[in-house]
Amino acid sequence: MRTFELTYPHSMVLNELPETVTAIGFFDGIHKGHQKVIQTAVREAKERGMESAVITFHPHPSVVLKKDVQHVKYLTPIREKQEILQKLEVDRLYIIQFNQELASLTPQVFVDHFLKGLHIKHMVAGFDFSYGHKGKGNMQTIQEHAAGAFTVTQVDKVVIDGEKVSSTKIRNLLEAGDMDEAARLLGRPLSVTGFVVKGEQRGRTIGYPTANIAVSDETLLPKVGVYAVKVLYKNEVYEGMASLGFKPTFTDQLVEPVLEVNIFDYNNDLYEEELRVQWYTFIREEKKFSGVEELVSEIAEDEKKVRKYFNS
Ligand SMILES: Cc1cc2nc3c(=O)[nH]c(=O)nc-3n(C[C@H](O)[C@H](O)[C@H](O)COP(=O)(O)O)c2cc1C
Ligand SMILES: Nc1ncnc2c1ncn2[C@@H]1O[C@H](COP(=O)(O)OP(=O)(O)O)[C@@H](O)[C@H]1O
Repeated sequence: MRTFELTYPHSMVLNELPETVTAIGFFDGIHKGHQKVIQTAVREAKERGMESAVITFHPHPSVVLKKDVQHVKYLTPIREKQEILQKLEVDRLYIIQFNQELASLTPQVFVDHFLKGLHIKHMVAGFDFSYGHKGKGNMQTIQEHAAGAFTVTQVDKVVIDGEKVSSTKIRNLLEAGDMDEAARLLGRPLSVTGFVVKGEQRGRTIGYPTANIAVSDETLLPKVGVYAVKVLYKNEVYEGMASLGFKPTFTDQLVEPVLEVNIFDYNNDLYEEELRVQWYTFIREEKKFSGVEELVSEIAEDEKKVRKYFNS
């Protein structure tokens, strides 16, 4: 998959671009609903013998449109998005920079510049996709704005257990620590990636070394607590337990929660290595223990629970 970052106006030359079938949307999380849109485009592209593409936006429109939002955290920061789209066999990814200027384009200019202008022959989007100034363009107006330059497929909402699959729903599940349900809606466990950094070197002294993972501040994390996780490292998958929290037993100085993983049946240096953590299930809330011994015996219990979870 090739990635292209575009601003308005872009300088792509129409007759140098392949004709594509393109899925368009913000697609945070690339959940089951998003997957249906993207897979529809990929399938259609194969049938037509064209390249498939995804158009997405960065940053999230709320950063630009709402005065109080400085920063948004994502279920899938750009890199995760790229990896998932690659696996879905998307050929081209166009990332359009979302800024004031983009937000003020009329629907017609948006369509002309970014859809016709990128050589799209068929567009696929969800039923609630909107575009152009104040989101005035939508799936009812798109044919008219396309004016025959491309055709359109509208994908209906995906419903699981009677509820619409949405990024908002998944965000709420993370906030509640419900990673099992989040995984059902995502079609895969949520994962985060980061490099191992030094902590206080205390873990090894209490029998539970923990790789402290520096996660980008764009990554949305679940609620604080202890979780069963899998760790992907150099193409191997390990089971383990994660602590996401403030380590109240030892300090009251942390302003952001720290992500640490104890990898089962593993003993090696991991500093500066890149790990991916897949969240499986919530085990318990973080606690402030009266001492190291109490903490360690609780962690031993956590280990039993996590091992049992993965063995059943
Ligand atoms: C499974 C697990 C559960 C944990 N639970 C708690 C907890 O409830 N409260 C707490 O203060 N720290 C908890 N911790 C974090 C430990 O305090 C931390 O791993 C230890 O102090 C080592 O820190 P270091 O990596 O900076 O050396 C937990 C760690 C693990 C691996
Ligand atoms: N099973 C394991 N799980 C996690 N880290 C391990 C494991 N075995 C060895 N390590 C190494 O030990 C380090 C964690 O030890 P710890 O004493 O907790 O130090 P720190 O406070 O720097 O995280 C990890 O970063 C990694 O390099």
